[in-house]
Amino acid sequence: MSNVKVKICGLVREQDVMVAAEAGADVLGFIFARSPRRLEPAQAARLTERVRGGIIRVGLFMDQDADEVQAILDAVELDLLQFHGSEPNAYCRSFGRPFIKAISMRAGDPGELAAAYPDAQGIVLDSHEPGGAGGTGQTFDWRRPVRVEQPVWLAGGLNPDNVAEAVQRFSPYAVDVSSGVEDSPGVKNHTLIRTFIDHARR
Ligand SMILES: O=C(O)c1ccccc1NCC(=O)[C@H](O)[C@H](O)COP(=O)(O)O
Repeated sequence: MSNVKVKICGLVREQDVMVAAEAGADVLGFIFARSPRRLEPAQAARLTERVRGGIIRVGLFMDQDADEVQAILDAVELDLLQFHGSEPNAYCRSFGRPFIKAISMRAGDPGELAAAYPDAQGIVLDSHEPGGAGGTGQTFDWRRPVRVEQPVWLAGGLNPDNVAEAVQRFSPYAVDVSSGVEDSPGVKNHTLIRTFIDHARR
């Protein structure tokens, strides 16, 4: 059994939140960036209240005004922030909350990119184009060497069929999935969620 953490990202429906929690997800992701999975703060507040205690609730932002992020933090219970754009370390830490930072595996050397975020609790390795959104469902080239100091959150195109291999290759701190457990953007498939978590830990 692996003790890898599992993050299910892009949750918008209460039934999906509850199934992910019951199936043993460690981290749930709520998107406030421009996305088909974007939540309004009031909707997110209702969802995050349903899973208090134990589970980490992450708010995902991408190149947004600090005032907008702060207003969401004032309205929604969030335990961790995820920044998905070109936000510098100083901006990410300015909210006084723990954060993780996504870097694009298409943007350059991951070790160098990650070194610019000394305050990040983790680095999300994702497949998006630099400057583009996430949730692509695409894997990056897993043969690329990855030397990152912070705990690695592996993302990008993971699904129940490839997650066990990904865990074996990278020994990540966490695996992060969105479209690989969906029927359509924002509509999670409960069987895929359960199978993903089972296969990640096997
Ligand atoms: O998912 C989105 O729509 C999105 C939009 C803007 C910024 C980030 C976004 N998603 C990030 C993620 O959900 C995670 O990185 C994800 O686990 C990777 O996505 P996927 O390849 O679909 O599993």
